[in-house]
Parts: sequence; C-alpha cells; structure tokens
Amino acid sequence: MTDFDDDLLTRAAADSPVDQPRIERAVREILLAIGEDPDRDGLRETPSRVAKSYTEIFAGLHQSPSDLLATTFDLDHEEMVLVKDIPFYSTCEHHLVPFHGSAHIGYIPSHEGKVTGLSKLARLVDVYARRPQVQERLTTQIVDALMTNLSPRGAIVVIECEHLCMSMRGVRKPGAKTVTSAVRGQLRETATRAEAMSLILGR
Ligand SMILES: Nc1nc2c(ncn2[C@@H]2O[C@H](COP(=O)(O)OP(=O)(O)OP(=O)(O)O)[C@@H](O)[C@H]2O)c(=O)[nH]1
Ligand SMILES: [Zn+2]
Repeated sequence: MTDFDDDLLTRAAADSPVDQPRIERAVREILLAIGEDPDRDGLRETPSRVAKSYTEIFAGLHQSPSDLLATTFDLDHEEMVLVKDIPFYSTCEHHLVPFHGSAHIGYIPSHEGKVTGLSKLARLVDVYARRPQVQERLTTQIVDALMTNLSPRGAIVVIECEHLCMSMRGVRKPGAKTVTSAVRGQLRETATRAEAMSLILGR
C-alpha cells in the first residue's frame, strides 16, 4: 500500500462514526476464542478488513432516509409507480450473517403528483438493509419512509429473502424463501393491492 492510500484510508476512518479500532480488537478476540491464531499470515490483516467491511455493511445506521427522499419532482403522475426486483444484502440481527434477496416497491403518488427519482427507491432499500435487521422491520421501515416523505396515496413493499442463518447453520434449509409485505393507504384496497401484487409477481 502506498503512503497516499494509507492517508486516504486514515482520513476515511476518521470521518466515519464507526469505531473501527474497537471492531478490530473484538474480531481479534473472536479469532482467539474459536481457537485460531490471529497472528498467522492469513489472519493478520483480518481484524482491519472486517472493521472496514462492517463500516460498509452497517453504513445505513448513519444515513437518513429523509435526506434521500428530499429530491422530488411534480410529474403530475397519479398512477402507480413500481420498481421491482431490487437486489440487496442485509445482516440478520440475531446471528450477524447475511440475508439477501429482492425488494419490490410501489406507490401511488399524492394528488399533486409528487414523485421521487427511481434510483432513490433502490437507495432507500440500502439505507435500511445496511443495518442489523430483521426482514419484517426492513419491510415496514421502507414503506413508512415512503409514506412520511412522499405523502403518497398508497404504498406497498414486498421483500423476498433467503436467510443464511437458516441455510448454512441452525435448521439448514437452503433455498427456503421468506416473503414479507407491508401495505399502506389506498393500496390496502383489494383491487389496487391485487394489481400491485400481479405486477410484482408477474415475472
Ligand atoms: N421473524 C424473523 N425471524 C428471524 C429473522 N432472521 C432470523 N430469524 C430467526 O430468529 C430466530 C432466533 O431464534 P433463537 O432460538 O433465539 O436462536 P437460535 O438458537 O440460533 O435459533 P435457530 O436459528 O433455530 O438455530 C430463528 O428462528 C431465526 O430463524 C427475521 O428476519 N425475522
Ligand atoms: Zn439469523
């Protein structure tokens, strides 16, 4: 690594609200506790790699969904907007292993036609996914952020995931999918909800 890279990393770590040295100490402890030698060649840099990786994986704890959804456009579009198959990775708060899958987000804009940029919907998923999470809370946090910030007439979030805590350990059922949904406002009405679900599931 060059001095320049080192300097950049030091400044990035200093700007981060995450206590990276503390993560490094904890990871070293875990390695010792499982019976590994944290000073062997392959593991020497692991505590600092994990600290950097956790800073990225949990960056959503320090990001605000309201800032993200602050940019809106008056497009006069009063019909449903749906972005589906948004891939994401999150971390199970019970076991600190990944769960991952797809999020589908739909909303019916307010009467003024207030809409947000499409990419902001995908970014919103990451703000909440990059935290220690459970799938149910991830689902409701996304839908509630939409309701609070865009005041749409309705919103729906459907999330389909595989939880590695159910695949690689524990009950060991790889491939099992968990589907959660949260629906607000006009999208709770049977016909509108059915239209949204058929758009989401019609692959
Ligand atoms: N509802 C919900 N449960 C989750 C989620 N992620 C993991 N879990 C579950 O959290 C539960 C934790 O159960 P515990 O009995 O406390 O922990 P455990 O002994 O590790 O459980 P097993 O995974 O069954 O081995 C497990 O049933 C997991 O499948 C999630 O996003 N939502
Ligand atoms: Zn888990």
